Amino acid sequence: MNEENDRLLSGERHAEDRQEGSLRPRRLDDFTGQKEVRENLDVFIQAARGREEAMDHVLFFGPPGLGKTTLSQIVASELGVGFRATSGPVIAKAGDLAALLTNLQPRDVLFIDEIHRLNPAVEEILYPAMEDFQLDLIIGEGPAARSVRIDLPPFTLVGATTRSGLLTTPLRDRFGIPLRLRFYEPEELVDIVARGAKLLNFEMTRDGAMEIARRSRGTPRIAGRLLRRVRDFAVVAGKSPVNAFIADAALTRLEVDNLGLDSQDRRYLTCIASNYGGGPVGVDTLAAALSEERDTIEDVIEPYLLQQGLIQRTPRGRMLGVKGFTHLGLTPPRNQAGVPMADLFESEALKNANDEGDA
Ligand SMILES: Nc1ncnc2c1ncn2[C@@H]1O[C@H](COP(=O)(O)OP(=O)(O)OP(=O)(O)O)[C@@H](O)[C@H]1O
Ligand SMILES: [Mg+2]
Repeated sequence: MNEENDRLLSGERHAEDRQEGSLRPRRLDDFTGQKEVRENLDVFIQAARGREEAMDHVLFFGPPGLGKTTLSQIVASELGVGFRATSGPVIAKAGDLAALLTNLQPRDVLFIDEIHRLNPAVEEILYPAMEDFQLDLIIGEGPAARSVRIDLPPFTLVGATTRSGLLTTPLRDRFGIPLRLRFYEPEELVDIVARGAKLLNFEMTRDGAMEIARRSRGTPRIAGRLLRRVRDFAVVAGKSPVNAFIADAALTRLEVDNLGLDSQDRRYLTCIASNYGGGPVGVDTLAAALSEERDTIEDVIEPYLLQQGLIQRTPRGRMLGVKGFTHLGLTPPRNQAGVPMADLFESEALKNANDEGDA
């Protein structure tokens, strides 16, 4: 993992997030936010429990740190079944998957994280397993090779991915319950922060929690991380309870601005503003200019900036929105009629948002 991925405000998991297990909600009722997803899951869980059948396969997709793994564990515990976890890149051979599948108890949950990174040969095995609970394996090699069919216990596959756009269509179509996770509202994050403070045993006022919530990029993992940093700051400064003033001082020292952007985000925005006149500029050009991986830009930096309307995605590339210019303290360039250029692209961007939103 490169250094950039370790930045304070990326939704991706870091070494320092080891402690986050203690903040993980265990039941659907303790899980804050994602109302639609929760309501859907609740219905499917109740139904599967009532029929005493394996629940249909679930796909969770959305940016890192929004609760995909957490919800997968909750699904298993609410169903009252076993939970086995693995991840796409770990399953190297068809035999590895076969071993996992044949060891499941009836109705168990098999969780495959990063399911977009499955090896194609393994993926082929998964299709009949998901559809008919059958394994078709080739045993032996050359002329002696023969195929065997093994019946599997009915199970629930729960897949998670940050890139549903990279999933093959046959795989995606086999998930009966696709669920998209969205960024959280500050009003939801504030409850998550307050709950975290309680679990970490320290006093925090509501406005202190709100200060962290507003600056967490709609992401519980980041909220948890900022909470621990603010706590350390408060402990060293001998301040309790932690109020908005103390939280703000800590976050400002960590260079997290009032929208929750850090220096890497500001560098990205500034690059579009000053080097490309606000865009449009292609993502590969941007990646080269910033010396970043394209994946980091698309998975880590852009989703939140898009959601905040700081940038727009158009067929011709990325554009800085009016809000993006304002946030940098710049005046958006205008056309001869005095309309901000960024506005002219907005409808175009909206038209495309629906097509690209999944990626
Ligand atoms: N709704 C929530 N309420 C409280 N805490 C949450 C919620 N969602 C996530 N968290 C916390 O955020 C952290 C990250 O969640 P999780 O690991 O489930 O994210 P993820 O979507 O699987 O991320 P990744 O894409 O990196 O695998 C965990 O510590 C979890 O406890
Ligand atoms: Mg996860």
